[in-house]
Amino acid sequence: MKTVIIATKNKGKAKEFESLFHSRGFQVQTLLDFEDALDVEETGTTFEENAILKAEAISKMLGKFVIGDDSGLIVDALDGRPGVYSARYAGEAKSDSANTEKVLQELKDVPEEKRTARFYCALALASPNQETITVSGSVEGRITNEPKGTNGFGYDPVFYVGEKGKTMAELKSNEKNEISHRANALHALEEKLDAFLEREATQL
Ligand SMILES: O=P(O)(O)OP(=O)(O)OP(=O)(O)OC[C@H]1O[C@@H](n2cnc3c(O)ncnc32)[C@H](O)[C@@H]1O
Ligand SMILES: [Mg+2]
Repeated sequence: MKTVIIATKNKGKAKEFESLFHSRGFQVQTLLDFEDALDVEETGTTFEENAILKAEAISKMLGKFVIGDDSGLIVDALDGRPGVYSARYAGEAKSDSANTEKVLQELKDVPEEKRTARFYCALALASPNQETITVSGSVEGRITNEPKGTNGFGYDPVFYVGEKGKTMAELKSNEKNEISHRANALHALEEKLDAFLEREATQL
């Protein structure tokens, strides 16, 4: 089976990429499989910049083509926060529950119709042999008043998906993988992936 490397240390993302790529005939490796993988500093001001930083650093380190994912939650009533700071919104400990609590706290006086939000995912595909490609995907929703559901990760328990009538964390993993920002970004990447892999093959 063909292998694709994802420059992430996030277990939730890793699981989603495994299932998203498996159905496309790829096996997935992440930084959880490489003990001495470096920690890439996410100094960019956009999701795209950070996805490129992760993909290019790990691609350089391993000498192979690598996908980086930078993603997060954009809340309209919070002027787009937590945005690129989603992972460490409540501090460097990167706690999913502390992050969600902070968002709920900041929105406590905001009425339902103004609690609109979206998940955004930028993917970068980098290789030592060619130019980096970026794509993105998003999914619209609304922030609930309290966490609901135990599937998924991150802000999933407070992200209500109108078309499903459930939070992301109440959806089964295959249901999330049909509609998520990550799935949408991967669809966009798919259109460019074959050509990218062909260029790889001719240059190796
Ligand atoms: O950088 P890597 O190693 O990939 O792992 P990370 O967790 O630090 O990932 P990001 O820098 O991209 O930060 C994204 C944060 O946004 C949130 N997030 C991203 N995708 C999500 C999803 O599908 N569901 C819920 N929360 C998500 C979650 O809190 C993540 O920690
Ligand atoms: Mg990160």
